[in-house]
Amino acid sequence: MAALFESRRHADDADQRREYVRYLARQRGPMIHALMLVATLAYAVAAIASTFIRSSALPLPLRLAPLLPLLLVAVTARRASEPRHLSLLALLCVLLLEGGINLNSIGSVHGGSGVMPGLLLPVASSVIWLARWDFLCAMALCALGPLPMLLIGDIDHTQVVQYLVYMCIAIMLSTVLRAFMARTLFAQFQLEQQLRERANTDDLTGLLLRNRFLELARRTLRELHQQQRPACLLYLDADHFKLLNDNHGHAAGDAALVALSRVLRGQARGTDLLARIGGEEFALLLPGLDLAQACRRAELLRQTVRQVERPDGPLTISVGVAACHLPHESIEALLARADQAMREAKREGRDRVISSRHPAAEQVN
Ligand SMILES: Nc1nc2c(ncn2[C@@H]2O[C@H](COP(=O)(O)OP(=O)(O)OP(=O)(O)O)[C@@H](O)[C@H]2O)c(=O)[nH]1
Repeated sequence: MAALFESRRHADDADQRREYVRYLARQRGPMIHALMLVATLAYAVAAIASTFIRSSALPLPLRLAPLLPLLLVAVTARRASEPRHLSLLALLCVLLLEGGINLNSIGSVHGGSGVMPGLLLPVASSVIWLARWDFLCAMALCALGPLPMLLIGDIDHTQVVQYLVYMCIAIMLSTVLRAFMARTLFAQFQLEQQLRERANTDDLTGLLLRNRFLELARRTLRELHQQQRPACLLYLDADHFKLLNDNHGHAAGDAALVALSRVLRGQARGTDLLARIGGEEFALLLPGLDLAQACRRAELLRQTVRQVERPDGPLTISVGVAACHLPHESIEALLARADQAMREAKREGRDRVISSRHPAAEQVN
């Protein structure tokens, strides 16, 4: 049992981490794109400016060769939404910049100073890495990138040591910046998640609220249409609820709502979508069920709910059932038809299931 809880906790953690990385990608995508454009522009300016400062063995057009791939990477990053793709593109950008820095240093009399711009990369890019693996790869690239030039170029030992010391400092700064940024962003992500959950969930019953239900149901109906599967909706309303409140107080009414939602949740399958859409009104979307199956489920629910005792007798519900006419019927229209059938059940005497098969609604029980 403990192992089961442990593995579920790990799965939840992994889900949350994945969600967090997607959140980061959404938040930072535009910044990553902007930084790539700035890096491309900075590379062009530095390469052109260096022709006036120091000699190079390579002509300017060759040294500007990384510009086109850098631009392509930046443009692709603008469209990328997958975190992994963004990370790979950012790493490619660093690789191209490192290649460019090496190109610009070939044959330079002051090769050592040519690789110095590479020291900016760890700090400048510290905020763009979405995970630990891409950060580590990036730091390794930054540290090792200019080493070929430093080792084979005409550079003295002092410059190599100076470069290594500065690079260590840059990587340490970058690590601290990233760690604090990641901590702040994770706290913000968790807070936003909590706020979103509270905004979507009913405090009393813990069920989804109307707007979130509509949003999720819309998505589910779209998927069901693609899979060519049916769907039905139950609209459930507690009977004579005002009487319960008036005669026994709102606390008794609240307790009945909690008991009712517990029964509904207990009877719902993993794929069903259950919500409290009004005071004592609930909706249950049943993916994959046709009208006959949905009516049977509704009838079973009605009977199970009856086992809950209110202070003045059994808790009863009136249920309207509607089958979705995919693909044209919206969730709002489906809800309205199920609501209409539920009202019909109220008129017929309550504590019953009515389906909205045709205008003269058909009674099931
Ligand atoms: N205790 C409690 N009562 C609520 C809550 N939300 C809505 N209600 C009450 O639910 C009652 C609904 O009353 P009506 O719409 O007249 O319906 P009803 O009395 O159930 O009558 P029928 O639906 O026709 O059977 C109202 O008295 C609302 O105040 C809630 O969260 N807690």
